[in-house]
Amino acid sequence: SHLTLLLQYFTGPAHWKEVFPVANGDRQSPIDIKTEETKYDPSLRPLNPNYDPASAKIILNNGHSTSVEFDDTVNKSVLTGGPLCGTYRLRQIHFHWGSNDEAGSEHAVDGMKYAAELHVVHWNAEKYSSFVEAARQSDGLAVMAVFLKIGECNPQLKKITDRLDTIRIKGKRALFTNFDPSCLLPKSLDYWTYFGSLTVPPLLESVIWIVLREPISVCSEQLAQFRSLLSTAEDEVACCLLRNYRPPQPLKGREVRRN
Ligand SMILES: Cc1cc(C)cc(S(N)(=O)=O)c1
Ligand SMILES: [Zn+2]
Repeated sequence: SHLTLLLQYFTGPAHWKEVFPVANGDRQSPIDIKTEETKYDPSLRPLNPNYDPASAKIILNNGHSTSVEFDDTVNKSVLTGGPLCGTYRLRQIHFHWGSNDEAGSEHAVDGMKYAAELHVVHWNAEKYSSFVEAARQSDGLAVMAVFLKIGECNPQLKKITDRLDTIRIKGKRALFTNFDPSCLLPKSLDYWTYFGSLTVPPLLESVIWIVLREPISVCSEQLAQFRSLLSTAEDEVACCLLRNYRPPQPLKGREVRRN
């Protein structure tokens, strides 16, 4: 309907500032990482992801992306080390992609965008009592970003893309367990890190970003499966989720460190 089309038009990133003024804030994400301007920091420690496959619970289509949700009621799957102080608990993973293989990642490296980007979302369970409370704190969330580069089909990613046909419609969810997201990480855990925000509304400035420097592979057919997800619910006119990445935001003097 016209209203649906109008809403879809006004829900794009360019209009978010009208509803969420923080969209013009000082620590918005994603950013374009200019590698020559990153600063080596010897105090940065190795990343230490420690996930239990039993924490995985469901896979769902929330209309903006597909995510795998984990049991974050106990410290069973956590991320420590890197730039982090304390223990961050795994909450969910999700993806961002574009309408073609030439763009789709949210972060860029020297102006270059990858075909897609995986986000592994954690919250500071040592200092805060819930994800929602942590999401309002400057050190509340830690998101590890992994670039997906067009190449060989990724057998680990296949565990997710093979299930997308069961959650095509917005709001659909399915059981999804016995999955350790470490299987989606590259060999090297070298990273860049900076202080940023959620890249989707409410764009809260509570994320310590940890962007892995080495990409993992994905093939065109797997990306096409992501694009065949619907952003619409059962009773709406079907519309494919062709792209869901926010463009890079102003750095505003922030430093990007590397280990
Ligand atoms: C939908 C969504 C939820 C959460 C917690 C985080 C993000 S992001 N893209 O900032 O990592 C997206
Ligand atoms: Zn994301």
